[in-house]
Amino acid sequence: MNVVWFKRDLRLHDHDALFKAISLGKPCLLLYILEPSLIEDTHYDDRHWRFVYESLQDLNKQLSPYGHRLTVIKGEALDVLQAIHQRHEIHTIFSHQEIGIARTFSRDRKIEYWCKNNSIVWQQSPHGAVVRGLQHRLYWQDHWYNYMARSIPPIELNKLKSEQSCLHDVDAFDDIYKQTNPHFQYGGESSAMVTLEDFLTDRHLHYRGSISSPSRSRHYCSRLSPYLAWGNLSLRYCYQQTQLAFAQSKGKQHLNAFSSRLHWHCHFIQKFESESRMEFEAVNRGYLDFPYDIGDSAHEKLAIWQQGKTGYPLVDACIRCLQTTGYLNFRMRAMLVSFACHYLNLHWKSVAEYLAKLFLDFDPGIHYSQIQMQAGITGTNTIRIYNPVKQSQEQDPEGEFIRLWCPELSSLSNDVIHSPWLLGPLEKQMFALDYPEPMVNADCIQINRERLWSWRSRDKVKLEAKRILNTHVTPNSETRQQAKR
Ligand SMILES: Cc1cc2nc3c(=O)[nH]c(=O)nc-3n(C[C@H](O)[C@H](O)[C@H](O)COP(=O)(O)OP(=O)(O)OC[C@H]3O[C@@H](n4cnc5c(N)ncnc54)[C@H](O)[C@@H]3O)c2cc1C
Repeated sequence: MNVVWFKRDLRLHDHDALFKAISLGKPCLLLYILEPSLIEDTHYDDRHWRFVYESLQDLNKQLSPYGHRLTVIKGEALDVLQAIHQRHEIHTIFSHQEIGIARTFSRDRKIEYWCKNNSIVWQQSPHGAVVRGLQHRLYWQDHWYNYMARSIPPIELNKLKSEQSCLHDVDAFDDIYKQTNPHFQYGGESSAMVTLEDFLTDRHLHYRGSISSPSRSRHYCSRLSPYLAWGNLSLRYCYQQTQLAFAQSKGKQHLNAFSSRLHWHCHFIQKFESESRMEFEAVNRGYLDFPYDIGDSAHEKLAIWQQGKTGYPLVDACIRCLQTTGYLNFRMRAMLVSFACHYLNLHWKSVAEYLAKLFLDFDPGIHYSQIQMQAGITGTNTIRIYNPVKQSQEQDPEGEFIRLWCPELSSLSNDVIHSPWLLGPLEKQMFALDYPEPMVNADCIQINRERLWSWRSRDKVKLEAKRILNTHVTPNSETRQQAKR
């Protein structure tokens, strides 16, 4: 029989692997493998597996009227596939390419090898418009638009001949993943569709003015990221629906801004696909020996940042909000990274792993590319050192977000809520303020700032910056024309 192996593509629409399997008309096992090594991986948290559980429940709900059901098995992928092969003799495995962390990449290499040795065909469909192993961007832009414009083949579940495996593990998911947490977005294709529709009909009208606000973004940004990250929604479907909504919308400028972000989605994942070592080291090799703080003092600083006790209200509110809800808008994510890497001089990798655990939408491709960009170590992007007080005054002027997540500051006036250290000792007593002093002083910040800027003019950094631009940036139209000739 054939197998459709669901990974980060937990949907039924625009599913090339499923489409190909149905087209063959052969008996087919719909499989999800819950891998212990991924559950234990430093990037993941219970929140992710709960989202996956909800997504699988939703798939089963959609499949059941047709008499189909997913087979969910807990085990390492190769072991599970081997066991299925022993009992059912697999002919072809259909799946999507995974643009993932090193752990999933090496697992896929092993499976590829095993398939070859056992004469099993493994057909991997591309991950949207991302091109495997691409080493330059000459034609990528055109490819992106062509791919996004292509019509989506319908999935005809009535033609699917599904099979069950006797290995079906009923209780693959522990109970903790089965308990809904109302603070988090609910997983599944059905929720994704509702969120998309809701955004395109109404919420997008306030999009541009809300992107940078930690409070307003929660309602007026699309909130599609976890659905795109776990594949409840294909980017192509999302893009095409946006194009359709465009004609009717009274907020075309908002949909334009949204569309360009859909483009960035693939751009960043493509970057990671082309240079996945950025999970472990700076994409610009000129920063490989950047002197980040190490040892006990770095551990202590990291722990304070993780606990949301830095003494900077907006930074602390952001971390606490992420811990409870798994979501934060772009600007606040960038500020958290900047604070940790620029103010505290912590290594970007430790920051990346902790945030991956917290982001419900953790997507390795976007995450690692963004972390390095915000940490200022690409040598190609403008260095942005966010001032948390300025951000707080601009993006949360009334202190609404801070009051919600740092209740110990809720009685402070708008003037001082962004910088409570300005209160005199008497006022602190009056408010019974139980909040730490800022964990880093201005001199330290200045030293870190100067070091980061001076590093950028190093020869190695500049040389690497050129290489990065040649690999990851779409050349101008003249260069593209020349290449076509
Ligand atoms: C340090 C850092 C780490 C990040 N890690 C992730 C991650 O792991 N997963 C993730 O999906 N996003 C990540 N982002 C990008 C961005 O913050 C989120 O995609 C966005 O906040 C999600 O909210 P939304 O769906 O409402 O976005 P919207 O503004 O509504 O955008 C729609 C979609 O476009 C894509 N998108 C938006 N902004 C970006 C961007 N700057 N880069 C790439 N794609 C973008 C996302 O898929 C998003 O869902 C990161 C940003 C930073 C600064």
